[in-house]
Amino acid sequence: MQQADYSSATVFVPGHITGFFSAQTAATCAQAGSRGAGIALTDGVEVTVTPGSGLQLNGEEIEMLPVGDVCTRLGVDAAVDATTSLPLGAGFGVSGALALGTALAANAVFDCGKSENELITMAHCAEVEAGTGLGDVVAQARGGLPIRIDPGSPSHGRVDGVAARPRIEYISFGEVSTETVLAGDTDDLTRAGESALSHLLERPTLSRFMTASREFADDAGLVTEEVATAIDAVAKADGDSGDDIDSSAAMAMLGNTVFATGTGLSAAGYDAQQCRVDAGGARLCDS
Ligand SMILES: Nc1ncnc2c1ncn2[C@@H]1O[C@H](COP(=O)(O)OP(=O)(O)OP(=O)(O)O)[C@@H](O)[C@H]1O
Ligand SMILES: CC(C)(CO)[C@@H](O)C(=O)[O-]
Repeated sequence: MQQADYSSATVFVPGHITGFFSAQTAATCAQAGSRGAGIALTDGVEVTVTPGSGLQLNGEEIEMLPVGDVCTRLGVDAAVDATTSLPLGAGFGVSGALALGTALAANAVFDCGKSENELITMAHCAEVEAGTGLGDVVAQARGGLPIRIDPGSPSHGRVDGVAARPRIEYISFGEVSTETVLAGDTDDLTRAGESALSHLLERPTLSRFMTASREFADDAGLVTEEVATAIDAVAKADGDSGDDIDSSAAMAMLGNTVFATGTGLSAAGYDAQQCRVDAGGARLCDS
């Protein structure tokens, strides 16, 4: 086991909403993952690592396979203490954030000497193998509105981005288990994800991203009643408003959650959270 070098380190990891994705298998976890696109959020997870053991999220002890896996890969005994305003299991990539934050912070505390790409790969592999995510870690490491053109960790995946920085609103009606969806039949979902990606790559704009995300959720059969109602309400409020701010909404994968650009959800009468795009990606905080 590595000896501790610093007494603690803290990392900020943006939340990540996936608009659409297709599952991609491969011979190694570093090559596997998903193709798709999403948004990194200024609302994220702050992960603090000290020597010790256990994982706490907002003061409560929780179990999360990828976090333990990252510590094993690094050969460290770490206590992980994380805080977030984002809900767990609702499509904000909280599990990816915990895995990536743990990798970056533990590397500093235990002086593991790994590069950023090596640490991203460890967190990515831990997520893929646990079935809790396929593309969140790579997207959270980059920031912005990442388009994951090819799957996998940084040395394999090819990532571009939508050049936009909209204001974002979101509201969650509950959880969807990523593990359950990914363990089921993903053929329809993957077909829909491939079609959404081609559509976006033809013209990689914010409005195309939102349209492709809505079409994906419909085609993949993932839309819940609450999500459908909120998306329709945003479209109606946008049509009624007559202002220049273009708002539209889509479903966050994989959660019973809606996100909107501009003031889409609040204009439709929802008590939504507001944030912006996090352009910088996961980073160590000053000590
Ligand atoms: N109280 C809890 N509520 C929900 N999940 C929990 C809880 N405690 C531990 N978990 C674990 O957290 C993980 C949540 O993973 P999941 O991938 O669904 O969430 P997420 O990363 O926040 O969202 P997403 O991947 O959809 O963006 C699961 O492995 C689950 O077993
Ligand atoms: C599978 C997924 C939608 C879970 O959040 C995400 O990891 C992605 O986009 O690959």
